[in-house]
Amino acid sequence: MALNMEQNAADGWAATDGVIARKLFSQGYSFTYDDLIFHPGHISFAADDVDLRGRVSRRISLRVPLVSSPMDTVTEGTMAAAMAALGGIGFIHYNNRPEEQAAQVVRAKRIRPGFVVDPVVFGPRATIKDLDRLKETRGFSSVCVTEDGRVGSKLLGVVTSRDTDFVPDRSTELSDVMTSDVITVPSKCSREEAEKILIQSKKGRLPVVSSNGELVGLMVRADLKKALAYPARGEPSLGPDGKILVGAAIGTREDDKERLKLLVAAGVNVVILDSSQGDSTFQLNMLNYVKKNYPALDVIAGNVVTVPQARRLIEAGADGLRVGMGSGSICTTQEVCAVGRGQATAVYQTAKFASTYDVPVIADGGIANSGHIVKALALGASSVMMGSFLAGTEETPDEYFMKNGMKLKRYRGMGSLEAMSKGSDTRYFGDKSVLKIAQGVSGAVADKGSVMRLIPYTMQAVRHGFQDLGIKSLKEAAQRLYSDETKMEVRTPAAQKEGGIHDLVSYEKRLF
Ligand SMILES: NC(=O)C1=CN([C@@H]2O[C@H](COP(=O)(O)OP(=O)(O)OC[C@H]3O[C@@H](n4cnc5c(N)ncnc54)[C@H](O)[C@@H]3O)[C@@H](O)[C@H]2O)C=CC1
Ligand SMILES: O=c1[nH]c(=O)c2[nH+]cn([C@@H]3O[C@H](COP(=O)(O)O)[C@@H](O)[C@H]3O)c2[nH]1
Ligand SMILES: [K+]
Repeated sequence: MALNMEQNAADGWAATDGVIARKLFSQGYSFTYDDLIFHPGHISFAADDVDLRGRVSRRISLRVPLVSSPMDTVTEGTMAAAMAALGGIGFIHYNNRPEEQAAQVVRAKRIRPGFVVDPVVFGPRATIKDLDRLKETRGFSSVCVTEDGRVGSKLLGVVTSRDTDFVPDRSTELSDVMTSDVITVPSKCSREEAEKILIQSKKGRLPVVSSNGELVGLMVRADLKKALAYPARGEPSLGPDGKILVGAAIGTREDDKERLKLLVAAGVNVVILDSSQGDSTFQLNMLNYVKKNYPALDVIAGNVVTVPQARRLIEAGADGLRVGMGSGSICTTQEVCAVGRGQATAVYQTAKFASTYDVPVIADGGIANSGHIVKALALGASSVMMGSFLAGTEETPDEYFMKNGMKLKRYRGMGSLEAMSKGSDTRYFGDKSVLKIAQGVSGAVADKGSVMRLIPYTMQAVRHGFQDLGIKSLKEAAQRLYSDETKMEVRTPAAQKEGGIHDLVSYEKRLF
């Protein structure tokens, strides 16, 4: 009896210590990640024991619940392959012709971690001058030489700067200077075996050849040195065909049906209907079409931020929802159109509703640090989509450029004028919409190195966050959230300041 009274008293204390999500998110405020802070839970396990397995859609789960956004400065084949190699997934953008997008899906599926699948190749009649030009534009001057100057044709030799450094006549043809006696590996050779041979060979490049001697890939010593310094990757995301999972975005126009056909033929595993406002008859019709014609394909609809929007799309058969409107780092939608929602509120409300249908929610946009990922997942998201967080990594399309002494890459909104003018030229033939209104900006972000380093470290930080919360998995996060066990609070501006770095004259901020 005394024990019960003590327990009740303790519960009384606890009830007034912090707020539960149900209460917090029903007060008419639009909260975002930085507004909130979670109360720590009880730790009874190691950070490494946290299982962050999530989902992007009904039938597609991910060991690492991170997703790269279908933006033309973020996800093409290379990023999609890297995200899947890390246990996540990438969605290839559709600001291109349907054949180009399908080719990126094929390319992503061909990429083998550790190998270059589409190395620069020259023909035997190319000259040293061509190599000099390559050095200027791409920074390297060692290439494979094949019979017709393409991958897939017979390998004749390899040229490196050592073969060309002291040749005064730069019009000399490569066939006169190349090394023909080349150490190669067969295409069925495993990554580990090839790495061993590359190390033993002491060469810079190890060509991979078919049984007929055709060049099919390449392993590069410099890449291997870098890769050996990356953290362990864990299991990749694989589809039923044993190949990596690749997603793609499509629109809701008539032409997108043809695009989808090509994507499916290319082996795409899941598609996103890409729109800033997914609650439209256009999207309902497209959902209907995809479900009817490709029942085995998961379709993610969106974007949505409210329960009524989510309800309509789920009832029309959406296998997943993409959530976020105006929260993206390059988004001006809230400013231009006066619609949207704070991302924490949007994720909580939509995910709670969608969970009653077992439909996963992807929290899309506004992720600037690992804490934001923890918050998105603890508020019910099954995975997290990122643009700017991944922009500036080696795996995005485009080359780096230097500005004011900084190494940068381009990053732009898909609703920016720049992206739209490219898109309407290539995405929809003859779409000459009269007055284009931008809902995004174009800019640049700093070099972030490889996602092969960025993601494993970020995920480790997320695991530490879950450990502090005392939560061991996403499933448990949802249980705690919906049973009013997860406690949080709104941070005042001063509390936010206190939670950041303050009162230092100088500092260096590094996550890893
Ligand atoms: N998540 C976000 O907050 C935002 C994202 N974006 C991104 O920018 C890009 C462009 O977004 P939106 O402009 O929303 O693209 P959208 O393709 O959904 O819409 C463009 C225009 O086409 C219309 N439309 C769509 N399907 C149609 C059809 N079948 N028939 C006739 N008209 C149709 C729409 O109503 C809209 O006026 C997307 O990649 C999107 O993800 C843009 C703004 C906000
Ligand atoms: O208002 C917008 N105008 C745009 O031009 C635009 N382009 C992308 N997106 C959305 O932003 C997400 C990426 O956001 P982050 O850079 O914050 O990760 C993406 O995943 C999209 O949801 C846009 N939103
Ligand atoms: K924004």
